[in-house]
Amino acid sequence: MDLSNYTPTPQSAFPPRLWFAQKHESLAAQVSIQRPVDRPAAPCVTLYLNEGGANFVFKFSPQDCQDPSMQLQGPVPLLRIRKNLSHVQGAEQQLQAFNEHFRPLFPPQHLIEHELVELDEGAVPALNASLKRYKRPSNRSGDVMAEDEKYGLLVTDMSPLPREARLVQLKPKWLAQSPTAPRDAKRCRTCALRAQRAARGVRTATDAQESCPLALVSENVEDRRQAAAAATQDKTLQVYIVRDALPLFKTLREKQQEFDARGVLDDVDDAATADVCKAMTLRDCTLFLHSGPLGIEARLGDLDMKQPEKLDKWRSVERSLIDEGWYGNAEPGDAWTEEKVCLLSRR
Ligand SMILES: O=P(O)(O)O[C@@H]1[C@@H](OP(=O)(O)O)[C@H](OP(=O)(O)O)[C@H](O)[C@H](OP(=O)(O)O)[C@H]1OP(=O)(O)O
Ligand SMILES: Nc1ncnc2c1ncn2[C@@H]1O[C@H](COP(=O)(O)OP(=O)(O)OP(=O)(O)O)[C@@H](O)[C@H]1O
Repeated sequence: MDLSNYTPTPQSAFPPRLWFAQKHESLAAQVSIQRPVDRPAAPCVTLYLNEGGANFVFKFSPQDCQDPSMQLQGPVPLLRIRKNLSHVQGAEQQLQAFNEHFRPLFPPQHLIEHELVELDEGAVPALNASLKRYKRPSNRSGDVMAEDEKYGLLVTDMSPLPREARLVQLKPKWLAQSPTAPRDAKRCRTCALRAQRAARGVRTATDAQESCPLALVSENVEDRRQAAAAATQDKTLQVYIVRDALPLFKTLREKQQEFDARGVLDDVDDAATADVCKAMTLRDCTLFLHSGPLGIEARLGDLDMKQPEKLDKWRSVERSLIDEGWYGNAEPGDAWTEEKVCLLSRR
């Protein structure tokens, strides 16, 4: 198809077609509504893939084109753009914190790759306009991107190919007990919080897995098998979680402990707070897993640095888990249920 006379469609067009210019020598990657004049760029239909509490994720679908200067090279990344919410950091800060604190901790093949991309005027308004056409989570349907957002991030696309098993997303959560939990605890931090929330009728996606994170790193293979079965029905991925992902989970556990050896109950100085933020980020990241033509790919993502403003929340969660007896499975009588999931109650 000859697209050399391609002209952009108006902002209201659905789905929006944008020009994606990959990083090229000294030029940063760029997404624009007009075809760039200084570099090759591919016209791409840009589709909403999903969103979380902090970011939107879009998928580029390159348009068939014979002109080599209008084709993309290599795997096509996803486009991640922050929501216009005050607590969400900009792409430049997200990337800087990721490069400085998290990239050095893990082998590159186990990380979602991140690269800055410039967003030209017009690109975000077109994407915002397109959001109206999608079915979105009702609690997030008011969220949008800032129309003048200058940067986004390009991230490794972990979506499965058509006819492949579904993408598995697993939050490993707290792989070691909280440093300030009682010594004779019957629940780990993740299981204690799940039990507390259940008593209030609240159930997050992680809670719904009904799995104990300690089992993922247990020396007992049967514990790891149960944890893997709670994460996915895919047998190949289960084997991967039980055996191959173990070193990655162990590194994650080691770093969670290293950055937060004392817990959050005592007053901590700025340096210790910064480390707690790193530990909490590593306790809330996501492992993306899928089996593709080259085997299983497993990459950690969602390593967005937590902010010190959350320290009071973490402190009050810890206080209540201790004081109300959730760690000891000694919660108030009317809320009491026998803990059966946590590894600490099974040993
Ligand atoms: O409090 P937790 O351990 O349940 O973790 C929260 C997550 O809950 P979940 O993993 O689903 O149980 C929670 O995930 P969901 O929004 O429930 O998907 C968030 O990731 C939250 O972090 P933030 O407030 O968005 O920075 C997470 O909060 P923090 O890790 O910052 O405490
Ligand atoms: N690299 C990826 N490959 C495939 N799908 C992805 C990728 N990154 C994100 N997604 C999809 O987009 C969703 C939202 O992305 P993401 O978790 O980055 O948003 P967030 O706002 O940072 O999340 P949170 O609510 O945890 O802060 C994910 O749950 C996942 O379904």
